[in-house]
Amino acid sequence: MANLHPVPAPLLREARLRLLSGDDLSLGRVDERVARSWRRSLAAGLAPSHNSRHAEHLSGGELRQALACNRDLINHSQPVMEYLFEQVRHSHSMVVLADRHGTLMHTLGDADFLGKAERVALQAGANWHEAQRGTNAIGTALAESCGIEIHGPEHYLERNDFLTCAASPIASATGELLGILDISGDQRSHHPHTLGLVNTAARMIENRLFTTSCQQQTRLHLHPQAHGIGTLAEGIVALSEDGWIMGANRQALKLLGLQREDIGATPLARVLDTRFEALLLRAHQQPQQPLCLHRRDGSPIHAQLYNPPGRSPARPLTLRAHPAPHEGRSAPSTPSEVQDALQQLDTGDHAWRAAADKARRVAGKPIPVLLLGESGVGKELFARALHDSSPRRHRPFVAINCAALPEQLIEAELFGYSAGAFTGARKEGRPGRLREADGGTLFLDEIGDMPLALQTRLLRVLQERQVSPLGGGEAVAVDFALVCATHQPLREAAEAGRFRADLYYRLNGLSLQLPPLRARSDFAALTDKLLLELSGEPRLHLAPELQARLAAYDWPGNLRQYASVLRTAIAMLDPDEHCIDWPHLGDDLRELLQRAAAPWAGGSDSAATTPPAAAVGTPPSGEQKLADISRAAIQQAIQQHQGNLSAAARQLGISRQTLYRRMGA
Ligand SMILES: Nc1ncnc2c1ncn2[C@@H]1O[C@H](COP(=O)(O)OP(=O)(O)OP(=O)(O)O)[C@@H](O)[C@H]1O
Repeated sequence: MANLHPVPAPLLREARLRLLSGDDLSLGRVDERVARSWRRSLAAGLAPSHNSRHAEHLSGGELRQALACNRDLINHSQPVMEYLFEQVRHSHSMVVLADRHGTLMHTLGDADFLGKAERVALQAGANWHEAQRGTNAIGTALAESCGIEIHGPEHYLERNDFLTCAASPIASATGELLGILDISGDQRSHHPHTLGLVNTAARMIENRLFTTSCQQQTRLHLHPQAHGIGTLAEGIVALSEDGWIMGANRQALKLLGLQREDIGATPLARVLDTRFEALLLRAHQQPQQPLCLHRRDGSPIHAQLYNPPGRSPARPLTLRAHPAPHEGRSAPSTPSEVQDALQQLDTGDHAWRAAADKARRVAGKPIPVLLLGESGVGKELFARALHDSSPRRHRPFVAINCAALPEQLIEAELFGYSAGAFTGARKEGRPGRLREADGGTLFLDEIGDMPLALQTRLLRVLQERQVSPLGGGEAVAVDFALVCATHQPLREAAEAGRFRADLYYRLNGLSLQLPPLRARSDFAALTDKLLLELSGEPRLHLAPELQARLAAYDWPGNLRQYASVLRTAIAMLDPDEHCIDWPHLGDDLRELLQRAAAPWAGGSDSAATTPPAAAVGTPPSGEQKLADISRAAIQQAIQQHQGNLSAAARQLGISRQTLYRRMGA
């Protein structure tokens, strides 16, 4: 019964009859799902007084065939059904399994009730689809795709009024409906917990089917609490080799905020704050322990990774732009393919991700993007990924560094020239890079360094959407997406008259600030990604103390500098070495790091565990005591997270920058 306050049986019977005579209004008090089902039953040509004599019932041969088709479902359901039957024995009830068409496959019941049930064809081979037998828990759970209880005269056919039935759908790992589990009984023995019991049993069957059907895939078992993993309440996802969610049970969908349609079209990194390669690596490093991850909203979730037998836990991966089409399911839709290039650069920093999320919204729209950020933060990589994420990705990406070209050449390089336009020009002229970018994306790096005269010409091109080559010649229409980048404060330059204000506003459809490396909160994940990309060796990692020092360094050259440091360190490793430590660094950087870390003398194990100023001697002032407690808590958190400062900061509820400041305090 779906209503909290059940409608009395006589009223239900009356409403059912009125529906037949075209009175829809009397359904007002009937549960919405039941009312919908009654209307469907009516539309199928059934009347409440119908005896369902003509309802489908499989012959012996047909039933054998149906049983063979549903072998996995039946095999996994049988033990659960037996357990369930133990719970309801002697309550004039039976446990029923139906396939996805509503045909009963298997029943277990009290002998005294089975006789009654047979009279209404609650037996293997009978079809209980709504179109055959009107509203009933099995048929209505199929139609509504949810667990439901149908009690007494909520059944559409009067002859089923003596029943009370609770049914729950069983779905596959990819979310397809496989069948229905049901408990049917005499309505006088109705129990309020029956639907809960059936729902729980259906989840047990789903999880058993999940682990069997996905045994060749990497699985991630999830729960908000570490101890919830392995229980019925856990979420399970199956992952492709490049980290796309190819299967998910109901709980996982709920925990990750996904819909059934997202299965096969969502990379794990879109819902969890980690890249797949980094996850494999961490799981390899602590195989027996659940990992603490974070969801997109920052809330923590515990996860245990299981690799299929025989697969190396963290083998190198060949990243594909999108997952292989999933069996029985169409290839992922274009939007997920399109988003992938930015996704692959996303290692979890919130500011970076916020910029990528905004950029995705303008990809493919005629809105120029202006990327701001210090040198080496990855502006060009971001621009390329944005292009690869847009509908223009099959057309050219043309990058021009305005600071690297001599002033006289930029003009020719950008706008092209006609034959004999100037001394040294090619005989046949040149179309210019703007025209090369036609249909694709033009990336103007260091736009702040563009000479004023050229700014005027560029502005004209952007306004008129056509290019006139140097030395005359016909103007040619161009169509490109424009992405510009600068490390200069361009607005100030425009205000000071060093940059044309009108061009600035034209370029600045959407400005995005990319964070410097020292402000990023994903240092550990970024390191894992860089190490994997630079070496192809998933076991490579940094010594925890070194990682903490590197994370605390302020990296004036940003990612370019850090990538170069790691590249050199990898080259210093012996063939069987996998841990990068102090000896693998250049002398200058080692000195810089040690000098920068000098105020934080917490490097040794004992210092890391002992509150430094629980000092002996003079009692500390209140302020001093607080500082000591704070420092001890920080050191303890860093140690707990094996040097991962981002994780330590998250645990303490402070930003990574605040953590650095406090470390130095
Ligand atoms: N997300 C990233 N993943 C891996 N490497 C990166 C990433 N971002 C940047 N890098 C590294 O940093 C280098 C510099 O990146 P990029 O040229 O995109 O930076 P930029 O901000 O455009 O620099 P500039 O302002 O000096 O032109 C890249 O060649 C690469 O080695």
